Amino acid sequence: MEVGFLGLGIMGKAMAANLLRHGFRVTVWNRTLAKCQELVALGAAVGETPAAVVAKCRYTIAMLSDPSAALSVVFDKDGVLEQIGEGKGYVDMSTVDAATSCKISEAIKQKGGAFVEAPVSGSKKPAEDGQLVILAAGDKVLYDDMVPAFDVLGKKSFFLGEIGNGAKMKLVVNMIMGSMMNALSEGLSLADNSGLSPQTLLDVLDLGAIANPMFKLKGPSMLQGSYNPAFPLKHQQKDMRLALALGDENAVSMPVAAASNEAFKKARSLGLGDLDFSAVYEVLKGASGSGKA
Ligand SMILES: NC(=O)C1=CN([C@@H]2O[C@H](COP(=O)(O)OP(=O)(O)OC[C@H]3O[C@@H](n4cnc5c(N)ncnc54)[C@H](OP(=O)(O)O)[C@@H]3O)[C@@H](O)[C@H]2O)C=CC1
Ligand SMILES: O=CCCC(=O)O
Repeated sequence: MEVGFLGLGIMGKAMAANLLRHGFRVTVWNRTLAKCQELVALGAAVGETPAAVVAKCRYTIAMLSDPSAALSVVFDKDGVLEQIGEGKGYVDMSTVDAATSCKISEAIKQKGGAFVEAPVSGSKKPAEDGQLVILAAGDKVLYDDMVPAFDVLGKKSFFLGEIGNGAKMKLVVNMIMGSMMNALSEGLSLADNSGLSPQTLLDVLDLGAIANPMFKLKGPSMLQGSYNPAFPLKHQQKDMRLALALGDENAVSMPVAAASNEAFKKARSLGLGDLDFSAVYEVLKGASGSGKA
């Protein structure tokens, strides 16, 4: 199967490499074109523009940073829309809001093409290992055509119906994840500042009802102050912001998510946006007193 792949950041690079490893023919494009070379070394071809990739490939996948990037790659000059049409499919796996997805879907359908949104749960390592969870919605025929690729990229795919449902599900999941990361950070800080060992707290958490892979993976590196980015904090804050907007639209009160968003915003303002999202711990550590009053 031949696919185009637009966006070779942390996730896109791992996903495109995985497709190549499994025998897919892949034509890649990235805004910073030099980043394509690593994939060329693995057997990829390069398209000079998103339009060139879509012209060449029946199916094109995108994995881009945010709504503005997702829209730019479709609607701007040399974008996807210039070459999409009858018989071609576009699959956007970026995390965006439902309105962005709907706008892209409408434009592609108007040109005769098919569109699926398919954001993913799972980070850099699951992307490398083909263990993502795919949250797809939109054109069911295109979804079915993409199953061989989804089977390589993920351990499970959900088809959630109409466009927007994939985006919304992804935002709900990441809203929960961001709030959990804040709770863990506050807990580590509270343990530390009240004379307990944060490492012992991690050991206790891991044996009880709230044990989870995220605490287990991120906890030890947080205690070392090591935030090599798997999921950049700026993207987590974007997801909190979009999830809160979804809450606004639906009159859902989300005070926990709102407080967590403030912590991620603060972290961004301190220049931590390109670090892993667990770097929010630095903000919550900083917020605690240096001792008892
Ligand atoms: N990292 C993770 O753990 C996960 C991330 N996600 C989501 O996947 C998406 C990608 O994440 P990730 O790979 O981590 O992000 P990165 O920041 O590593 O990569 C972002 C990609 O988007 C491209 N890009 C940014 N702005 C534009 C633009 N205006 N026009 C064209 N291309 C642009 C970048 O190009 P360039 O190289 O030129 O900067 C790069 O290829 C995001 O939506 C994120 O929320 C989902 C699940 C997990
Ligand atoms: O959007 C990023 C999600 C990261 C994860 O699921 O571990």
